[in-house]
Amino acid sequence: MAEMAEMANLSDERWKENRGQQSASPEGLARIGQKPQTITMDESSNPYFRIISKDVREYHFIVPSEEWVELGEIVSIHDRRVERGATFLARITDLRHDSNYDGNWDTVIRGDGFYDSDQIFCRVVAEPLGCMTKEAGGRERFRKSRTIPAKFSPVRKAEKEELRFLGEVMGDIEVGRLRNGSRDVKEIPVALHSDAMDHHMGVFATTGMGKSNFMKVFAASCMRMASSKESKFGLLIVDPHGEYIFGSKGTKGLLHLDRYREGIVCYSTDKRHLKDPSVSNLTVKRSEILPQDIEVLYDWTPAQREALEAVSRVFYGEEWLDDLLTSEGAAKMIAEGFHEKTIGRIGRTIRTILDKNRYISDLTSSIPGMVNNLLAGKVVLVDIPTLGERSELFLLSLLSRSILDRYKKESAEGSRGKSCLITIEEAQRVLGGGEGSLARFESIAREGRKFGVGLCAITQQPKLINKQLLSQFNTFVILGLADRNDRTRLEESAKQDLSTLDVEIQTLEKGEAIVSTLKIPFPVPARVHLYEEYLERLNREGSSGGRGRIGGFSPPPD
Ligand SMILES: Nc1ncnc2c1ncn2[C@@H]1O[C@H](COP(=O)(O)OP(=O)(O)OP(=O)(O)O)[C@@H](O)[C@H]1O
Repeated sequence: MAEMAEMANLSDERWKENRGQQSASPEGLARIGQKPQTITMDESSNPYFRIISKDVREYHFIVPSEEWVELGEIVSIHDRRVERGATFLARITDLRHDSNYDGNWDTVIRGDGFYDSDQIFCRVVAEPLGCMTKEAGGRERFRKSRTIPAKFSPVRKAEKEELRFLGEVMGDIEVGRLRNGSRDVKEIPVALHSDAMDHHMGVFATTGMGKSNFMKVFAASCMRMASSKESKFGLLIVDPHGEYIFGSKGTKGLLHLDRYREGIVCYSTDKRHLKDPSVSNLTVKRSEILPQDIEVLYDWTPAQREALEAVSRVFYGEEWLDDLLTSEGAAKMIAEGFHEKTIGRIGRTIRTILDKNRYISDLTSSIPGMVNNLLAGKVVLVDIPTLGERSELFLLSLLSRSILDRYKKESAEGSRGKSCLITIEEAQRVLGGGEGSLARFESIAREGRKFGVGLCAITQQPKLINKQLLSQFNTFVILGLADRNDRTRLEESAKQDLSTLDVEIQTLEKGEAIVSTLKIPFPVPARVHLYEEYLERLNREGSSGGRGRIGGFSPPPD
């Protein structure tokens, strides 16, 4: 105890006794005939909130134990070498109890006063984000830092003025606001870049953390851009839960965004939803289905797969589906050397598909109109609450193939319209890699970008997504993820370093996100807008010209 008190006193003495403003080496001072001096402790100078270590990758400073500091908070560090005019930004990645005492002093009972409160503190670990410097002409520039702030440079919680530059690097699709720890920086929106969208995007979250809410906010921003003809890509959402169109369980849907309804076209299999004039009946022509659309759907045996591959050789033209189901058709296949049982199984599967997917018709198809709307940069919502999972995957796969074919064709002709983004819910089902039967989505992940087709993969389990595929994704929107393996998979695949954010991602609350995308210099903490609030704001926006259409007439999509 005596030792500790002495240590504390020694420490106090060091601050109290000497009144100099600068420290200098004893040798240096001896040479000029002065006594050594150390920095003075006064009102404006104390050990707290000053950079004390450690290196270019990690800054440390201490704060009083009572100070409320949070993971994820952004701090600014004003370099004392003022001629440089540099302000460093860093994000808090860890907090630890620390003290000036040695040994197990904090677990040894020695009466009431066994420690001095000014000898214990919290050590804050922060990850450097970059450095703001003044360029010639007074312009400020943010860049990755190649140096460390001077020792004892003062640290403070970053103010909105210091973060304002982030507003300038944000994109055009607003999804939320900047978050500094738990505090929102209301003035600085977080917005993704349209240009990055054909480079694939992933939305990752444990169930209930706000994936659907995020997608509605994202789609609403896309509708807004499309309404003013400013959108740079079309967005396809195939919704098997029927929650995006009019919301569910007290939430609102995309068609409640009256102000920007022009930016969306909807196709549905649900009669109730078809009552709305801007919702069309979903149809797909039989002739649009190719043997490979059937092929991607089931775990076929090698013999069955071979038979399916032969179909387009044996039957010419668009009538193959009907032809194969006739007894003459079956005989043709058997004559090609395929077993009767194999052909029987394929026939039964096709009948099941036709039976379960009642939107398949002889006459009309929504697909050409859908692709036109995507090329025009609109949001295309395919609402299929009445279909089962296999039918959903069949339709999604069929649509994706049709989209990719058309985009390839138009790219080759040099006449392609806007890029598009295909949303895949529960993406781990189709992006698992390996010998999976849904290689179609994997090929879009690998080569879609060349033709302007991107994927928006939504999943609760990124650990099940193939690592190589995930590394093709340039935009990550990470909401709370409880599972360590999920976080590790993202850290391994992200274009920006997420390893220091592990604890923060684990502690994210509903609607809180980390957004990592190429055009924003570091992974940005965000609070995603609550859709219902964002909706209200957008509906109020601008002139009242576009309003009042509730229940009124909107021309149906083509
Ligand atoms: N940005 C947000 N701000 C405030 N609350 C939010 C936000 N996002 C989501 N929530 C709340 O969390 C609830 C669940 O959100 P949501 O349905 O989007 O989660 P989810 O991840 O899609 O869930 P599931 O996996 O079950 O589909 C919402 O009803 C809402 O109350």
